[in-house]
This record gives sequence, structure tokens and C-alpha cells, in this order.
Amino acid sequence: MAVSLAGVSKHFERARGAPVVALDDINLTVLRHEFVALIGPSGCGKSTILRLLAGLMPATSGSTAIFGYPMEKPRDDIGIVFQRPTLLPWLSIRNNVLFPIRHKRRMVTPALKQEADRLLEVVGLADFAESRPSELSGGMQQRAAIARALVQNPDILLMDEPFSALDALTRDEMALELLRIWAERPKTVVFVTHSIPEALLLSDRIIVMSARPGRIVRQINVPFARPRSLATMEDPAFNNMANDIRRGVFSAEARA
Ligand SMILES: Nc1ncnc2c1ncn2[C@@H]1O[C@H](COP(=O)(O)OP(=O)(O)OP(=O)(O)O)[C@@H](O)[C@H]1O
Repeated sequence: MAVSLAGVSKHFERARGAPVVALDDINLTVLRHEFVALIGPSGCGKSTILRLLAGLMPATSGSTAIFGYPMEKPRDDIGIVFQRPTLLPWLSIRNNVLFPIRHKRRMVTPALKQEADRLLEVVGLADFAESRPSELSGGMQQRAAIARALVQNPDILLMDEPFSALDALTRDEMALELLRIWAERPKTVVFVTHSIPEALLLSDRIIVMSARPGRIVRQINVPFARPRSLATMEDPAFNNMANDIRRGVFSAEARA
């Protein structure tokens, strides 16, 4: 088991009024090398789940474990891609990608530098390695942030709507690239998205959450064979499943 949440609730205190119950009794396990997508209405607690798994904050109750160990603080074997790129403005794109390694090991070997350049190539930024973040578009910065999350080849990758800042074509390209990277270097992925087709294209299992307080209302095993490609999305079964999930997400049950 790579990831497990057992009876997890998260309340946020507010300056005024009762605390916000963001998550209520979440029970979720993710197997090693499984690719899981989290979907659900805005504000249902998807990002909160990722932040708990990343060790960025504690749960109010319940337990969170990574590889069987209670999650208490951020770990080096977890890569995170947030909704926004969060690059350091004074560093070049290459040095941003290398930042987690520099931070951890204090020195960067030529092999790691090569790996950073390889990843920049993969995300289409080879020509921008020396540029500063401000010289890149939002989507390009996000691609750099994806390369940064991958540079340590983490066992667990947490991705919070990582492609939402990208245009539709780049988004599909990056999704397929992520699948390729995942096949080449298997890892456990928890991927938050608002896009049902993206969740179907990428994941082994889709977790559907209800509106706040966030609960898991449905889990769907995605049956499409791998490797997947854009052709997978042309399969009529793909559309049927997407429509079925869409109805579920918008149903009274999901909003209860
Ligand atoms: N630091 C915080 N302080 C107070 N409330 C918070 C905090 N972070 C999240 N919340 C609240 O918790 C709930 C869940 O937020 P979260 O960001 O996890 O939702 P989400 O499903 O990721 O939303 P979206 O799809 O819009 O990104 C929301 O009601 C939000 O207002």
C-alpha cells in the first residue's frame, strides 16, 4: 500500500462562524504504482487531500500513512505539482528544476544535470533552460514545475490540476507524456482534475467526491487497456463512461 487515509476528517477554523468541514471520514487506499484520479465539485476537498498526503498539514482526525508510516512531515520521495507553478523568480528554469536536489543534497552531479535537461526536453522547454520564469508563459512555467516534480524520480507523485493552465492541445500532449513517463518509471500517482476525459485517459481508478463536506461517493475502475493513446478516447465505451460519471458527479447524491 503506497497511500492510505483512514477515517480522515479535516476542519478549518474560521475567524467567524463554525469551522469549515472540508473532509469528512475519508477512507482511501492507493496501491503502489497505481494511478488514481480525484474528481468532484469545486471546494469538495480534493486539494486538501493532496496537502494531507504531502505532509503540508495535519488531519483533524483519522490517520494518513505513506508506505505504512504515519505522515508527519513532508518527505523527499513525494513529488508535488500544484495548480500554480510556484517557481523561484530569480533562478533559471534549469535551476528551478534542479532546486529540490540542491536543497536536499547540496550538490548536483552531471548526471542529475543531464536528467534535468532531459526532462526539460520532454516538457518542450529545452530552449528555455537558461530563461527566468518571468520570460515564460503560465503554461510553460507549469511544464517547468512538472519537470521539477519529476527530477528526483519520486515514488509518489501528487498532482493538483497540473494541466489546467495549458491550452487544450498541450494538455493532451502532456497527459500522454505523463503516461509515458509513468510507464517508463512506474510511480504511485494521485491526480486531481476537473476533466472527466482526462481522468479516464490517465487513471486506473477514479474517486468521485461529493460537495462539501467532501466524502467519497463512488470509485470507478477504469477498464481501458494500456498503453492508452488519443485513440482510447475515440472508443464509444470511453464516451459512455464519461457521460455516466458526469451524471454521477452532478447527481443529487454527489451534491448531498
Ligand atoms: N487554509 C484553509 N483555510 C480555511 N479553509 C480552507 C483552507 N483550505 C481549504 N479550505 C476550505 O476547504 C474546502 C475544500 O477546499 P479544497 O481547496 O480542498 O477544495 P477543491 O476540491 O480542491 O476545490 P477546487 O476544485 O475548487 O480547487 C473549501 O471549502 C475551502 O474553502
